[in-house]
Amino acid sequence: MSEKKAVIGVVTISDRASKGIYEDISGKAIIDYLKDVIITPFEVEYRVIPDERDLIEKTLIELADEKGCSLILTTGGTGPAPRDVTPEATEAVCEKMLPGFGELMRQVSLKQVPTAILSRQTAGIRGSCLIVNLPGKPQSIKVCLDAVMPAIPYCIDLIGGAYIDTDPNKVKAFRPKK
Ligand SMILES: Nc1ncnc2c1ncn2[C@@H]1O[C@H](COP(=O)(O)OP(=O)(O)OP(=O)(O)O)[C@@H](O)[C@H]1O
Ligand SMILES: Nc1nc2c(c(=O)[nH]1)N[C@H]1C(S)=C(S)[C@@H](COP(=O)(O)O)O[C@H]1N2
Repeated sequence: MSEKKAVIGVVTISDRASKGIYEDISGKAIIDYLKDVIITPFEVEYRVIPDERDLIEKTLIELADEKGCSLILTTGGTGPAPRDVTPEATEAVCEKMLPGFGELMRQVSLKQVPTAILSRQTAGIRGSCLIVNLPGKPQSIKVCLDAVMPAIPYCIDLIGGAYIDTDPNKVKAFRPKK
């Protein structure tokens, strides 16, 4: 078990939020969610950037390799529009993809909106960092995180990241018995 304090990246990918045209509600919803459910010490590295593939890749690499993030949660840029390139940038910087994350998040999101299938959100591993894409809509954050969070601490254990635990009354982190 790793003793290091977790660093978690939160990256909002939105042309308009990055220009200040609207407030970044989704990134803040992710940070509030993390503060609510994670009971082990962690710090957040927060970025708000436009839908530019090179910049997304650079930001993910900086957060994973230089800031030592064990987890990066992105929001936005997962849809079918021409400027939606978050999944491509994620795949480009990851060594391994974990398609089950996107499959599960789309499944739970379908209970909220029929357009859930328009999100190409995915997840992957870069070194000892797990990167997970969330849609841009503020209302998607909790439904998606509630679905995948139980598997995230064990995934981070497996890739050698920091130890993370959750409040079992809010999210029960599942670690299979050895
Ligand atoms: N980070 C955010 N904070 C608050 N609202 C958001 C955020 N991201 C998206 N939204 C809301 O969801 C809607 C659809 O989001 P989407 O990501 O498709 O935006 P977009 O059309 O790609 O434009 P942009 O990249 O400028 O956010 C937006 O119009 C906005 O109302
Ligand atoms: N839970 C949830 N998932 C959702 C949505 C939502 O409102 N709630 N919006 C969908 C819509 S309308 C789109 S276009 C895609 C992609 O959104 P993005 O480009 O902002 O990432 O996410 C989808 N997934």
